[in-house]
Amino acid sequence: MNRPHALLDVRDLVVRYGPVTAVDHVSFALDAGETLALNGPSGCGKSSTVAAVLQLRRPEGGQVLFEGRELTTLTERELRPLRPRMQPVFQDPYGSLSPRHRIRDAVAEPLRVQGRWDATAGPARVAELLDRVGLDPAYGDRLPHELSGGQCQRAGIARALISEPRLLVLDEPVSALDPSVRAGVLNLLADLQDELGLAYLFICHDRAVVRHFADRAIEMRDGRVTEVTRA
Ligand SMILES: Nc1ncnc2c1ncn2[C@@H]1O[C@H](COP(=O)(O)OP(=O)(O)OP(=O)(O)O)[C@@H](O)[C@H]1O
Repeated sequence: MNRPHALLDVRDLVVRYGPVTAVDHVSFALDAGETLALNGPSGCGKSSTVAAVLQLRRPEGGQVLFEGRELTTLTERELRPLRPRMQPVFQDPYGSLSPRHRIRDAVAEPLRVQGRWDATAGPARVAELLDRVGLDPAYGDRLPHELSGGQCQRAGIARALISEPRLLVLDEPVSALDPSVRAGVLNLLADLQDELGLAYLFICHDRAVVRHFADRAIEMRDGRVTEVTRA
């Protein structure tokens, strides 16, 4: 299963919370431009897996190779320049944007935090990204609660893209949205993947969405991979 040239190569990942083994020797790999779905019942270890991939939680065992570098042995300082290249998009579109920040500031924030904000070129880049995700750049003036759930999720995607990632970790990105707007957001993600060669690690419960959207799917149960399917 090891793929030395994969964008992401997860080997024998183990995550424990005290006596609970949430992720039990999980391995998978993901190439640029590819979508891997992660599904399985609540509590099977999906969130713990992606938290360990993103190094938001250091795993108790295994390796996470991203762009050929083993992340689990890097210090926080060594990880810092790599973090922009793997970005999360969360389930709750409102929860991932600060309620008091205007959309244009929320989209710009990752670059500010990374010390890469360019006050001359930055505003035009934010407007371009808002336009690219299907939002009128005038929406940049609004606060999150002035947008619909689907619009907010599009802003969240723009915020993830501003760091120029190679990998997006999508945690149920459409399940909190009205069914009528889900397809639009999924189509946007598919177009962005074609255009930018992004890889997606995609937590999803909806089998129809997995079949339509993912190249491969892994099914987890009790912290283990029980099935790998090619969609
Ligand atoms: N912070 C924590 N402390 C203790 N146990 C935890 C913690 N987070 C998760 N767990 C446990 O680890 C296991 C895996 O949880 P995890 O959230 O990764 O599963 P999941 O598949 O993402 O579930 P869901 O679909 O409900 O989000 C569960 O048994 C859960 O109770």
